[in-house]
Amino acid sequence: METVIPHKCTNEPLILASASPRRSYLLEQAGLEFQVIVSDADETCPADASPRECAAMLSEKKALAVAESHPAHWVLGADTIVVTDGRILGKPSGMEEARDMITMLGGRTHQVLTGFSIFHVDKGVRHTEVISTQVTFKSLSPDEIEWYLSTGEPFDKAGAYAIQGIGTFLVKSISGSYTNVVGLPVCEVIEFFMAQGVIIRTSGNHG
Ligand SMILES: Cc1cn([C@H]2C[C@H](O)[C@@H](COP(=O)(O)OP(=O)(O)OP(=O)(O)O)O2)c(=O)[nH]c1=O
Repeated sequence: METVIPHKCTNEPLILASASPRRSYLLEQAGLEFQVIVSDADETCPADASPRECAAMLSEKKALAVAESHPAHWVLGADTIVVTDGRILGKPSGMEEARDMITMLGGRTHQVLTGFSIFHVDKGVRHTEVISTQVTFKSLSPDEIEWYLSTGEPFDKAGAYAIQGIGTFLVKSISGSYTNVVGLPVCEVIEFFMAQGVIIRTSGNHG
């Protein structure tokens, strides 16, 4: 019989500082127990910041906003952006911007950057990484773009698409972490928490 080894939190409390249901789902899938406290950090970047700096800065802001009031907790914050031709595409403000974004991405390769920050104020831990994934879209006809917009899916997603949803039809290939595109590079997050002894692996049979 196959034995699955899930991850388990030790007694160290963990907070996900994110309103993203995708990030919660990814952490739950990894078997982690955590609390969600949504960060009210402002999500703007200085105009001269590079895409990498921007993803790092925003993830830090989100984690810090919660970590300062929860100094005895591990706090995880993240920020996902899409980058094409050096331009940062965040979440579209409405239909027109979503249309522009999808049109810009059609038939080309872009980068998805997710910055994640893990803070523990009492332990003096402050860790930030930015992970990059390359995504190539198929060519898109105006009808396909209008149809995808009409699904309503693009509106709370960076770059105006969801690889894990209906938007899967847009994606010809990816190079790099899939979960990074969905909003959290699970492999790197788990690796960091394992190294800190925040999570352990237990053996047993799990569905
Ligand atoms: C590219 C892409 C992004 N996304 C999502 C992940 C993020 O939730 C969102 C990018 O916005 P973010 O600002 O990173 O996150 P958020 O506003 O949803 O949540 P919070 O700031 O509270 O942490 O886009 C997908 O779900 N699928 C995709 O394929």
